[in-house]
Amino acid sequence: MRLVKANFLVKEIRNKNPLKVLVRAYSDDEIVPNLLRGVDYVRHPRLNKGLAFSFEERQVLGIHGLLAGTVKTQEEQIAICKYSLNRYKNPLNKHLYLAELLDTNEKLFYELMSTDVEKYLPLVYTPTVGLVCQRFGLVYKRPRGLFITLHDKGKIRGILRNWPETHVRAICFTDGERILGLGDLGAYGMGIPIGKLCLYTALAGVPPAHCLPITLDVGTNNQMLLEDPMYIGIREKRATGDSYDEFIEEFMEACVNQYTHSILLQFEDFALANATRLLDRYKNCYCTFNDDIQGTASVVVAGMFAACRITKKKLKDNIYLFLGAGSAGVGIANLVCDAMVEEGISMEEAVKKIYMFDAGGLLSTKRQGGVPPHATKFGRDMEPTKDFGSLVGSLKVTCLVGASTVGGAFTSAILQQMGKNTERPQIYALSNPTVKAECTPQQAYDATEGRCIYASGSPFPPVKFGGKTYHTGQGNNSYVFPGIALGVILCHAHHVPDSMFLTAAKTLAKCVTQKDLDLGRIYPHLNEVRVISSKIAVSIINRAFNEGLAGIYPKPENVEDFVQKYMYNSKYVDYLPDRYDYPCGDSKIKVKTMEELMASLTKKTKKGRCK
Ligand SMILES: NC(=O)c1ccc[n+]([C@@H]2O[C@H](COP(=O)([O-])OP(=O)(O)OC[C@H]3O[C@@H](n4cnc5c(N)ncnc54)[C@H](O)[C@@H]3O)[C@@H](O)[C@H]2O)c1
Ligand SMILES: O=C(O)C[C@H](O)C(=O)O
Ligand SMILES: [Mg+2]
Repeated sequence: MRLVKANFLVKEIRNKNPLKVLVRAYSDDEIVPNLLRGVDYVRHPRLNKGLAFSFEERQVLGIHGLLAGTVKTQEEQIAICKYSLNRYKNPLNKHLYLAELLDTNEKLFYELMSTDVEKYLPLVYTPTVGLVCQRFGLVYKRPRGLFITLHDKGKIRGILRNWPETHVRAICFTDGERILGLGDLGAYGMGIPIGKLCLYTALAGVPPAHCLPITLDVGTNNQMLLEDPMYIGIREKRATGDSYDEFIEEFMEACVNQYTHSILLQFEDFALANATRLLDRYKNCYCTFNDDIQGTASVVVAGMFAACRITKKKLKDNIYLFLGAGSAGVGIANLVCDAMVEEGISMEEAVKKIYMFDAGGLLSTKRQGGVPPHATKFGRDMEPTKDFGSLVGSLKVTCLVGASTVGGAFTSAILQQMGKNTERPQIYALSNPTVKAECTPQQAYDATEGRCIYASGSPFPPVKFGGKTYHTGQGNNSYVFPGIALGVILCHAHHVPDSMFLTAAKTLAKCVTQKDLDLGRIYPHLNEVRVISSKIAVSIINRAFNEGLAGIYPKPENVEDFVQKYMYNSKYVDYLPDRYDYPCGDSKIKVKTMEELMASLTKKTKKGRCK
């Protein structure tokens, strides 16, 4: 086609508002604002394709000349991104590159992630996200979520309205008080809900427009931040008591009232006292869950199920000792008990197989100050002790779980004792980020003559032992929360009961192959996680229907299809669709290609119908 003629026709098309046609074509995803100019397609990260806009698209959208004269495929762009990323050595710089990419070209970012989840996940999530949070004042550039401060009390609904997306289906929110194992980072905690929701899309295909990260800025007790000139939060001590509770209550209500459809509310990285209390308060009246309590429990129990295939034992055949009896520790312990009860023992017997240890020592009913209320069930009628190491031997522990935030707490003496207690000791070093892990996989393998079954919260490089290389897995809630969220969102579940987390654990455990186990991991390869998430979502939807918790009716005939159809596709959309109706005068032209459209227009113009 000659350009002069094309230009004339393109002008003709534009006069007839082709953008409306294009927007309609794209708005199947329900994510495009209604009024767009051509340049918005370049500026809006959701629409931008960079040099991948075809020449025809450039003509029709009126962006010809705004881009260099080459058209690249998405694959070619990905190769450039990989090359650029490799040039950075520091993970924080790699993260900044990826954040920039997400801010300019959303599809390219997610497509890049999908090419190697194992490689890119640690850069947008744990452990790099810990570093990002610690430096958030420095890296903060543009809004990628909402900040709602204590001073916004009474106006929270109005702030939610300011979020530009109208189809929000899930909110992940933190008050920044327990960011990973790094403590109170106040408003700097924003990196966490952003990272978690990024995983909703990358690992489970929830469209980005459906995700809203929120930081509830209620102050911070971190003196360093209060004095940090770069700090971006309110410079006040944390709100507590009624003031805090009323704020949370207003927030929860505002979220449900703002959206006509159901909304999933994911609590993330709240400190212990608020985490358990708020979950108890809201879990039966909102569609909500706490990822650190319930998501973590699900992933760890999944690992324990998979480990049973190695040990040839059942969960009930183990003795469990926890270092850390906080949100994660007690959440896991509770779900392990539920799983043991399903194996046929009573809850009382199940609880007796679990020993917990926190900063105050063994959870003993006889210790000073007693057992914290959220863990009463696990208080033992034993003499108090602060000697964790000797308990490992005296209790003949077979499964050691670390969720303590204490890096290196599993010393080689403790690990060696685990090796003496049983042939295949299980060791979970769950604390994040990397420096907080209770032990590294190499330490665990070395101390147990390579016999241990190991998982960590943060990723570690492969372990070398006895001439072999092992790839230990990541016992991180990221294996489950995206899939659970996908299922909950899709079936509009009223609640997210604990039973759903056990369901997800079983589904995840089934995805572990013999090859995974032989490689030393009790979780599937991370690059499989998108498929796993869809399986988890299917199991969650089935469970929701079985328990009468689904908010849609009737149940989709084919749940797998139902899930697949919703999942986000990071391949570029062709803005000139295969066939569309182009309004022309009082009739419509049905065309398949740009050429056809132009030919039809010329014909109609000649007949004088298209002025
Ligand atoms: N791998 C995962 O998916 C995952 C999920 C959730 C939490 N985590 C990690 O687990 C850690 C704990 O998280 P949480 O939400 O349970 O925190 P939390 O604050 O609720 O609990 C921490 C627990 O550790 C105990 N503790 C602290 N210092 C101790 C010490 N010196 N000796 C013994 N116990 C000690 C505390 O008393 C408390 O019981 C964090 O590092 C977090 O990043 C990992
Ligand atoms: O964020 C993670 O990597 C897991 C977990 O939610 C945590 O708080 O450590
Ligand atoms: Mg967390």
